[in-house]
Amino acid sequence: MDSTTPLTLAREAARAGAEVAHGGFRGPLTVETKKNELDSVTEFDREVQRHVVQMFREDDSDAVIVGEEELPDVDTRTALPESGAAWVVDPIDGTNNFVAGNRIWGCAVAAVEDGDAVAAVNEFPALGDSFAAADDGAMRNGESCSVSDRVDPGTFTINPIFGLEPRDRRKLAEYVTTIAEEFGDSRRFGSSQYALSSVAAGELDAAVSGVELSPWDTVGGVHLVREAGGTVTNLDGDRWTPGDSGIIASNGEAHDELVAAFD
Ligand SMILES: O=P(O)(O)OC[C@H]1O[C@](O)(COP(=O)(O)O)[C@@H](O)[C@@H]1O
Ligand SMILES: [Mg+2]
Repeated sequence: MDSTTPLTLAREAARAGAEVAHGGFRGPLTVETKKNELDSVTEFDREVQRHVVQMFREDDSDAVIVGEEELPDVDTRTALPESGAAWVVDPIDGTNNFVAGNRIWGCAVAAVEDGDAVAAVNEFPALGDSFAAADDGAMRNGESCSVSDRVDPGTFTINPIFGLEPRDRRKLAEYVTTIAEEFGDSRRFGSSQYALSSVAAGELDAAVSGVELSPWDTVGGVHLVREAGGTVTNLDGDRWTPGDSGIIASNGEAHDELVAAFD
């Protein structure tokens, strides 16, 4: 009998990918840019994606894989299928940090069925943190973890996730101002998956964005937050699904206040 579960395979792939990337961390890199001058890619992003895709295809030659990097000789897609099984891969989430020698970057792998995550593993090897979830709760470094129990929104630490597009910076500034005026403190990590993993582990009370984030930046982390007992919606307060043009992931204790504050 095949005992490989989506979580087992996601863990193997994320660990292997993280190890490949870690081998290049703080070493010489070839850095190119994609959509704008802040959107970096290195040979390690590509090598990790190639490696992880190969692992999935060894398990199932027909595996559907959604991945950030487009490689001419590797069959992946950039949109999440609405039905069926798929893997979602961000080979390095936090490439700008990786390039700068900052430790906040990781390899993110999620298994999806009919558009919903069923397993997720986010490995941050330079930090020594690993986050994982199937359908029975979230784990950090092999131990059960949960969202924070903080209830007073005035004391919330919130990560506004915005990313790399110059056109989004004014909205980011508005979000930072809202956090300063209506909530507690803010953090920005340069890795969407790390922000969401941090909410899942209670290290942050919420992460919010007013822009559409890519599936590889979100799907696994959203699953971790939900499995850790948190709430993830779009800006209207409806259950978040990939493609929504904004996200509010929180510990659930003041979610209505967050929905009211951000648009
Ligand atoms: O905290 P920030 O700077 O808004 O970073 C969030 C951004 O970081 C990323 O997760 C980084 O992703 P990549 O390194 O995979 O490009 C973005 O996709 C996301 O938009
Ligand atoms: Mg990436």
